[in-house]
Amino acid sequence: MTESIVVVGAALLDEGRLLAARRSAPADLAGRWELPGGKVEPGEAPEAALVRELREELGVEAEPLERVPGQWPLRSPYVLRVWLTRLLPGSPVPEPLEDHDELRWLTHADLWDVDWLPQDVPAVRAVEEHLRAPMK
Ligand SMILES: Nc1nc2c([nH]c(=O)n2[C@H]2C[C@H](O)[C@@H](COP(=O)(O)OP(=O)(O)OP(=O)(O)O)O2)c(=O)[nH]1
Repeated sequence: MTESIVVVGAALLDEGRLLAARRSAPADLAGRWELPGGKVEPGEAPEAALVRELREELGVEAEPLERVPGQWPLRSPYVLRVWLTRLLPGSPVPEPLEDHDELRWLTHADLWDVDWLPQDVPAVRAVEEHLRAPMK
């Protein structure tokens, strides 16, 4: 059996909203929305990989807060693990520097308005409760 390789995804939260990123490549994933992040490198801690990927892809300084329980299979041998993450004070605002062509901050109300990668849907569902509940 092949060992799985962890892809870390950030549930980047700010003021009760979640950052979604639209992939620009490869062709089979382009146009669909995901949690920013990427592959953990050999010997690298997952939280360090997350900080590195967010710096490279979005130009932000971020801090993983806690892991969202569970992991979700991607194309073999990859599995997705997700961390609730916040921007550090003074961080630049996220920009789609690499891998993405659009970013959106989603509220609880519009969380499902974007076309998430199908394999991300259960992960996004697990993050949903951390978004600010709609005003009654
Ligand atoms: N980052 C990220 N990747 C995802 C998600 N869902 C999903 O299927 N993937 C896939 C896309 C890629 O095949 C793989 C992660 O690769 P990546 O391209 O983001 O990672 P990376 O920057 O480390 O990649 P590389 O170009 O250095 O190989 O996982 C997701 O929510 N976030």
